[in-house]
Amino acid sequence: MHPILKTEHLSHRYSSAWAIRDINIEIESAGIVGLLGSNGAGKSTTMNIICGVLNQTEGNVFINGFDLRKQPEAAKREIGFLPQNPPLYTDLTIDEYLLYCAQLRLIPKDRIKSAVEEAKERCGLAHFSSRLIKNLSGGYRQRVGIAQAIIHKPKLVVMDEPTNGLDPNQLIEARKLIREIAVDHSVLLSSHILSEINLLCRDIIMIESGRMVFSDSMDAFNNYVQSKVILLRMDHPPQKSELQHIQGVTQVEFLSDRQVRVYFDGSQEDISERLIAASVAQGWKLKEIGPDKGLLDDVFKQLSSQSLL
Ligand SMILES: Nc1ncnc2c1ncn2[C@@H]1O[C@H](COP(=O)(O)OP(=O)(O)OP(=O)(O)O)[C@@H](O)[C@H]1O
Repeated sequence: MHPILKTEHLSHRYSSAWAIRDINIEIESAGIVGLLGSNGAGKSTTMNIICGVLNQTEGNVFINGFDLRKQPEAAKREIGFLPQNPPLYTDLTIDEYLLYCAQLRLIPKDRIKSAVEEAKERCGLAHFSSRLIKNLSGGYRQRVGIAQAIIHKPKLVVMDEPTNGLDPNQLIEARKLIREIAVDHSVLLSSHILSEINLLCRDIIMIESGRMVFSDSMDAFNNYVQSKVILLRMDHPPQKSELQHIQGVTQVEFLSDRQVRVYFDGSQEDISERLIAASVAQGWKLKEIGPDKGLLDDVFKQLSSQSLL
């Protein structure tokens, strides 16, 4: 059995600067894999290459065992793509548009009608068949984008920031639909919002400045992030240097007069005990102590400086 997606040492240079460097991804089963990165980290570049929209400078992409460069037709049959700006023809009705997409996807003539019906059904569009796309809300346009990505039943569905710009109700609906799609497809989904990836994904790949800095399960990511940062609130905080001298503390950051973020090595239990003991002994008047998942930027900084791969 081949992995559904495998990238080997994928690198891309637009002009002189490298946008991504040595990206190695392997997806073996259905479910949602999140690609997390700040703006400009290289998410779209990676996804465009995987979907055959952009030719990589170096490295290989295999889709279900097919080399995307050497066997593009076979490889692309197994890919569905929802780009950041879905290519919707807004003067067409949903039916006309999906029919066109089915033809582009080379679905045999006698199966086109059922493919369009099934895609509409799965995406909750069955009642809007003859509605012009330009008259749909943002949430429904997104559904049409997803319908075109699954119409040919690809093994891999790639979605570039699919929940970006949706209102809260549309967000809930879009997440539900993506979860349903992921029951029998592998979904690779990008976002610059950690909580979004956390909510939706089984696995997470994090890229920063074009390099992979983390790749593991969402649980492993949460454990890692949670266990390395602790937040303290005190009425009489000590000097920074005093905290820095506590065994296991690697970095201290004052967020305000009374709130301190402490980075540490070792177990959270041990460091908590030491901090509480020091607070009692030194009279810091500790009001709050607990894990701090940190802002996304902090997580990026933390992971970028010590890649876990
Ligand atoms: N067509 C292009 N020509 C030159 N540089 C580009 C081009 N497209 C992207 N870049 C650069 O490559 C890097 C990666 O961009 P990319 O769009 O892949 O990042 P991203 O993580 O998807 O960001 P965003 O969320 O903002 O879309 C950035 O530094 C960007 O400026």
